[in-house]
Amino acid sequence: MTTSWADMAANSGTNNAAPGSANNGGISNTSALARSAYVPPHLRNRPASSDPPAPAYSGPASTNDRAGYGGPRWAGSKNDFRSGYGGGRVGGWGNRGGGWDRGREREANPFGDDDETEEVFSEQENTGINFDAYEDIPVDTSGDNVPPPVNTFAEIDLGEALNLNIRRCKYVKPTPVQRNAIPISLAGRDLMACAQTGSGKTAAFCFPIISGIMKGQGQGQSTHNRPLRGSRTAFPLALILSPTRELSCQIHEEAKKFSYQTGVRVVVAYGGAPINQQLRDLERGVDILVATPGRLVDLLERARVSLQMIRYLALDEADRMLDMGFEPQIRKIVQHSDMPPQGVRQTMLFSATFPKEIQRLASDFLSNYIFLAVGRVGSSTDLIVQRVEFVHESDKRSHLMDLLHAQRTNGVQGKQSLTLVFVETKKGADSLEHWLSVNGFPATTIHGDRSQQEREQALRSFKTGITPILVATDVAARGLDIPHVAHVVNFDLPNDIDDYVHRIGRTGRAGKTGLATAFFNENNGSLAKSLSDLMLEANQEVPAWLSRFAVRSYGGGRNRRSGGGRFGSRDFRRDSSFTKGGSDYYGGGYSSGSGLGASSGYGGGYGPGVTSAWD
Ligand SMILES: Nc1ncnc2c1ncn2[C@@H]1O[C@H](COP(=O)(O)OP(=O)(O)OP(=O)(O)O)[C@@H](O)[C@H]1O
Repeated sequence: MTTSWADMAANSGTNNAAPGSANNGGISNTSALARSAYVPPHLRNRPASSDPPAPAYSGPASTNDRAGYGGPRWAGSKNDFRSGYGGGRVGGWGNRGGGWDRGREREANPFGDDDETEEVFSEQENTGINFDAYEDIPVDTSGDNVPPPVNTFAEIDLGEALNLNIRRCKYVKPTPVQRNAIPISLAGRDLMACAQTGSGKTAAFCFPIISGIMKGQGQGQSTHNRPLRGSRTAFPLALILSPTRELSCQIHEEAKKFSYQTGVRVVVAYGGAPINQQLRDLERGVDILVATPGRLVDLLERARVSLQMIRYLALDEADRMLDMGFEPQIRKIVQHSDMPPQGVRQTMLFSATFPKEIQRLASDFLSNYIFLAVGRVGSSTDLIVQRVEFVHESDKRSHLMDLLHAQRTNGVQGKQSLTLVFVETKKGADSLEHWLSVNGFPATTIHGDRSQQEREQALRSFKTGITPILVATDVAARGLDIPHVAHVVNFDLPNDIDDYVHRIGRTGRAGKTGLATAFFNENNGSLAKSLSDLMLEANQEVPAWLSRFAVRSYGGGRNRRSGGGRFGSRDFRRDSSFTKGGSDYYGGGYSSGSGLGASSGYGGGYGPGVTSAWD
C-alpha cells in the first residue's frame, strides 16, 4: 500500500477516527453497553411487545391515494395527520427545543460551539453563489397531478426550525431541482428526479424528509425510534441509501446540519468502519438512517435495524444503486425486508444521470411517481469548461506534469485550487500518486484497496489542501461535494459517458465554474460519439479530431448512449415502446430519437478485465 508523505504528515497530527465511527474511547466502552435479554433471531426484528414501537406517524404526508397496506403502522390516518398539521405550531412542531435530547443527551452542534452557531454557519460556502446560472435550465415533469414549483423557501411550509437551519446554511433561494422536487415530495408523491451535478439534490430530498418527521413529532409521534426495552432493534422512519462510504458520511453531515435542533436524529452506517460505534448510535435512537447497502444488509441480518417503520426511502445516485453491482442488495433491502411496500412508503430517487434501462428497473420501487428532469437527463452543466486532448498512453504522465506546472504558474480559477485526477485502476492510482509526490506535487489517493481510515484521511488531506492533488478511481466520482476543486483531469477516461458526467461534476458546483480536462486516445474510441454529443450539448468546443473519431466509432462500443440518435433522454414512460399492463403510460410520441433504445446495450459501464472501483 502506498502512503504518501503528505498522508503521513497529516496522519501524525490528526485524530483518525472515522466520521460517525468509533473513536478509541468509544471502542473501549463496548463492554459497558447494557446487555439485553437474549431474543431469538426470528423475533429480533419484531417490536418487543404485541404493539409495534410507538408510531411516529401513520402514513406519508400524502395527498395521493396510498391505499391499502394492512401493516399495523399504516392503517391510514393521514387525515388525522393533515388536520393536526397546519393549525399552527402543535406540540414540538417548529419548536427548536422540542427535541429528543431534552434531559437526556445534548445534541452535538454540527458547526462547533452552540454559542457560536450563527457565526460558524455564517462561514459556510454559499455566500455570493451564482445560482442565476441555473435560471434558464429547462425543467420537465411528467406524471399525474404534478404539484406546482415554488420560487422561495418561504413559500414552503417546512417548519420553523428547519427554516432557521436553511438560513444558517445561507441558502437564500431554492435551486431549480429544489423548487420543483420539494413541493412534489411534501405532497407525498413518489419521485424520480434527475438534475445536474452540484445543483443541490441532497437538500431536495433531505428537507421534505426532515420536515415530514418534524410534523409527526408535532403530534407527539416520535420516540426517536430507540430500541424498546429488551430489544436491540432500531426502527428508523427514513432511509437514505448511497453507493459509497464517503458519500454516506457527507449526506449524514448535511442532514445533521439541516436537522440541527429540530429534534430529528440522523445516524450513519457504512462499511469499513467499526460497527460497534454505529450500533451504539442506533441504540440511542434514529429517525433518519443514512447507509451504504452492504452495511445495512449486515445490520438487517443482525436484526439491529428493522425497516418496518420506514415512511421515506431516498436513493441518492439512484441509477448507480440500481445497476448491476448494487441491484441485488437494493432489492433485498427494499423488496425482501420488512419495509412497507411502495405506495405506502414514499420513495425518492435522485441522480444526475438516469439511463432508460435503469428507469425501467427503478419503476419497480415506485408508485404513481412523478418524473422530474432539470436540464436534459445526464447532461453536464455548462459551468464546467470541458477540454479533450489527444494524449498517447505513454505521454500521459508528462502531459499531466505540464498541466500541473502551468496551473502552478497561472493558477486555475483562484489560488486555493484543488485538482482531482481520475484513473482507471487502483494500482494505477497508487503509482501515479507516488510519481507525482516524488516529482514535487503533493498528492494522495482514494480507491477501494485503501482502508477506510486511509480513505478518510486522504479526503481530509485533499480538502484542507495539504495534498492539493487527489488521484482517484470512480469511488470518488459521485456525489462528493468538495469546495475548491477547480480542475478535474480524466487521466484515464471511463468507458461510460455517465461516469464521465459524474466525474467532471466534482467541479463547477453550486453555481461556480470549473475546468475538466480529458486525455483521449485510440483506446477511448467507444466513448467518442457520446463525449462529443455531450460537449456539444453543453456548448463546449469539440475538436475536429474528436468529431472524426465519433463518426468512425459511431455505433460501436459498449456505451449505453451509443447506437443512436439524440443525446439524452426523458421519462422512459413517454417512450412509445414502453408498455405496462398492456397499455402505454403516455401513448408515446416523445423523442423517439433518444439514444437509449432497448438495443443500446447498457452494460454497467465496466468492460471485460476492468475491475470496478466501487465498494
Ligand atoms: N439553495 C441553495 N443555496 C445555496 N447553496 C446550495 C443550495 N442548495 C445546495 N447548495 C450547495 O450546493 C452544493 C452542491 O449541492 P449537492 O451536493 O446537494 O449537489 P448534488 O446535486 O447532489 O450533486 P451531485 O450530483 O454531484 O451529487 C453544496 O455545497 C450545497 O451546500
